[in-house]
Amino acid sequence: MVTAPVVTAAVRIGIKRLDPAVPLPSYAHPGDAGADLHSAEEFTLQPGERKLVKTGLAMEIPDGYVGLVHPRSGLAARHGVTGVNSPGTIDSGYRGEVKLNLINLDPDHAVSFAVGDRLAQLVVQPVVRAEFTEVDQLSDTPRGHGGHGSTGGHDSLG
Ligand SMILES: O=c1ccn([C@H]2C[C@H](O)[C@@H](COP(=O)(O)OP(=O)(O)OP(=O)(O)O)O2)c(=O)[nH]1
Ligand SMILES: [Mg+2]
Repeated sequence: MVTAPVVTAAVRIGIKRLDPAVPLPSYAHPGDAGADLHSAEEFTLQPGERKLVKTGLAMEIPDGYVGLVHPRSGLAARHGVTGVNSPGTIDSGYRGEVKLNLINLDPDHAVSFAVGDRLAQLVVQPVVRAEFTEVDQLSDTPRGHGGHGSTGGHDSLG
């Protein structure tokens, strides 16, 4: 049986434009998880260089949600440019300018950007607040203390 897709209502996020030259975040296609964030600066990243880049935007993410700043795969694949602190966390209470902590991982080539270039994407998600409670004992599980490759993997590395 074919069922109609569930359409989730959009979460309203107020945006304050600090720079009129920069567009609001926008989804390139219906169904995209990330809304593109644009550069408010013209700049060049030398090989290995990183920079905190202005987006020209401040925003009001509703309580109970978070904005996660993800890299764009095209920039990473074509130029080796990605986020240093990926994904960046935009807290709901943050009212400052959203900035992008970018790095050029290409060992040989510099890359230049213009105002308005799409540099990263904002994924908005609900968040659950934890109540951290100290206990004497943790429950047993099949995984137990196994981690950091305990299930194997990387066959070529043995
Ligand atoms: O890529 C990012 C990551 C963070 N922020 C802003 C929004 C976020 O709410 C705030 C704090 O981020 P985070 O908690 O990751 O940084 P911190 O080093 O823990 O700083 P703080 O002590 O201010 O929490 O900085 C950005 O603009 N871009
Ligand atoms: Mg913090």
